[in-house]
Amino acid sequence: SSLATTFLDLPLANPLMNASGVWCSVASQLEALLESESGAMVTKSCTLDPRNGNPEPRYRVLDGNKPWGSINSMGLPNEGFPYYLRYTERHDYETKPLFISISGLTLDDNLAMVDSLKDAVTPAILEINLSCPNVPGKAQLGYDFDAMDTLLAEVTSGYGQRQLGVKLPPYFDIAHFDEAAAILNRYPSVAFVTCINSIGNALVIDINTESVIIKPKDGFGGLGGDYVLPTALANVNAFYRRCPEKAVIGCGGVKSGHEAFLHILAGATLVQMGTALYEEGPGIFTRVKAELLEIMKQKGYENLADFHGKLKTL
Ligand SMILES: CC(C)(C)CCc1c(C(=O)O)[nH]c(=O)[nH]c1=O
Repeated sequence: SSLATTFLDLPLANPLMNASGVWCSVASQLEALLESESGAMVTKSCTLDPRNGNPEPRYRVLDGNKPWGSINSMGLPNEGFPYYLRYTERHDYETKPLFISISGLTLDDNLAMVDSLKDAVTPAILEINLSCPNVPGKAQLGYDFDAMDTLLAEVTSGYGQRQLGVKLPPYFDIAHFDEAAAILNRYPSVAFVTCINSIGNALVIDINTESVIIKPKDGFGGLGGDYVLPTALANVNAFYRRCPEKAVIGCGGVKSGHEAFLHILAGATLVQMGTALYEEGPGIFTRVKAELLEIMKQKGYENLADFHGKLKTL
């Protein structure tokens, strides 16, 4: 069996990569991802200027009893767009594809970053984070369909119809899957969607301290890990069914070959890991690769195409 695949006509040794935001904020982390057995890698969503992000504790792993996961309210800490643009210029694309994630604080900031990238000669793949903040008091872009439409219209024309993708927040209503997909399908140059970002504004409470466990936003933060797997699978499959011309990247609740297999069965071409990578480090790619291969062998699948998107219904 083989894990080899292609994405936007680029060859990948395997479908596994990091989720934006995890192990990808500074050069040392990016170099560790390059050295790892991931098939691809993505940078931390960046803003035009560097940001320190929120006060700590801003990330906590939810260990102890089952199920397992994380909560975060990092606040977009990053080195600023020029840092990641420079990294795209020195990345070794023969080793593996690189995605660059942007999350501008304003539409103009997003357009400025897109404008710099459009002339870039590197094959870095742009993933726009639609959980990026909108006008304060309004819902995030991914939940403000008019603003999302406007952003995509401006960005796709600004990017000269070059292929790009979007990182989507989770949706929980069929009408929202329909509406979001209808907008995305109007932009053929949006070649992929990454589902899902963390489930927003969860609240974890510690019974011993009778307190929240992260400092920012009164403890409200994005949820990752086991808790989000069924929602992640639903979003992957919903957009796989609705956007036949686009590729879907699965993200959410992947910590072993088992969940990676489920995401691919649901329609994911590539699979990202966040929480599990944060806790285990880049060695996780070696483990999950072996686990996925073993599952494929047990089931008699030669390659990913043998089961990609082949989820059965009853
Ligand atoms: C939530 C935002 C800060 C607006 C975007 C960056 C981001 C963060 C973050 O930097 O807090 N955490 C996530 O789990 N997903 C994200 O997309």
